[in-house]
Amino acid sequence: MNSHASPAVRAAALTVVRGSRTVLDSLDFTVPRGQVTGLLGPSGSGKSTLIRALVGAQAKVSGALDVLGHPAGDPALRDRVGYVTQSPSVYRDLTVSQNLEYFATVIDARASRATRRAAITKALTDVDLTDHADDLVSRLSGGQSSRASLAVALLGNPELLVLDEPTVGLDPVLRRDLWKLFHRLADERGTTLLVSSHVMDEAERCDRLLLLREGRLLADDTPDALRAETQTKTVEEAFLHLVDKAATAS
Ligand SMILES: Nc1ncnc2c1ncn2[C@@H]1O[C@H](COP(=O)(O)OP(=O)(O)OP(=O)(O)O)[C@@H](O)[C@H]1O
Repeated sequence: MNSHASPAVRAAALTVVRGSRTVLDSLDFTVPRGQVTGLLGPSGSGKSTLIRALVGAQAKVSGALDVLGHPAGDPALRDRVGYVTQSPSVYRDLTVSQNLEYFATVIDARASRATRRAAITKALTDVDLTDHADDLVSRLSGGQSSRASLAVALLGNPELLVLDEPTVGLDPVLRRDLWKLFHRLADERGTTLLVSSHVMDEAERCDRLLLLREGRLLADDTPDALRAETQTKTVEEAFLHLVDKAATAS
């Protein structure tokens, strides 16, 4: 990781209005390159909205939001940012391999068949779905379908991978394996990952954290620094401490 590189994401006074509500309220933060940053917050705190803004899929965004040196949603980012939505985004009536074949063609129609096959084999290995390559997605478990979506996002070897609650509904072993994969991608390929979750124990697995509550940023720090600053033992306790502190201040 090059710690001197400009951040992968830079937000200044980022605000999003949905309906009549201000769902993200003047957020300032950066996401460093080559690390796993967790976007943590309770249900409804604005995580998906922030992710949608990052990938250019959210209306009524104001303030500045730069991604890999371009305004969020810029066409130049299309091949550089991988996005995995909360619900699996693969075709249920195709096999895992057929999905990957299809998306590999969409990503680069001019690539040779051998190049595409190599990318597909690597993505299947990354998410540990090689044994299910020929299964129809409709026959996969929830966790396997999520991993199939992740494999699609990995195909283009994105510089920034944005994952919206990728571990929801997974058993503890699969969750642990996915977090290992996230760190491997960051350490070995220098990929920047932004991973949202509402499960606070997952926060402990991140290099850095953005703690969100009711559209406001409560903290932007490492888990160690957060625990030290709040004199707590877990990030969950730190989060609660910060919630109480914010309530007292307002
Ligand atoms: N289409 C919409 N119109 C108006 N408000 C909306 C709309 N979609 C979401 N919201 C509101 O925006 C807020 C943030 O929603 P968001 O989906 O970003 O939260 P989240 O942290 O991702 O939640 P979860 O963990 O449950 O997915 C919520 O209060 C929600 O009610």
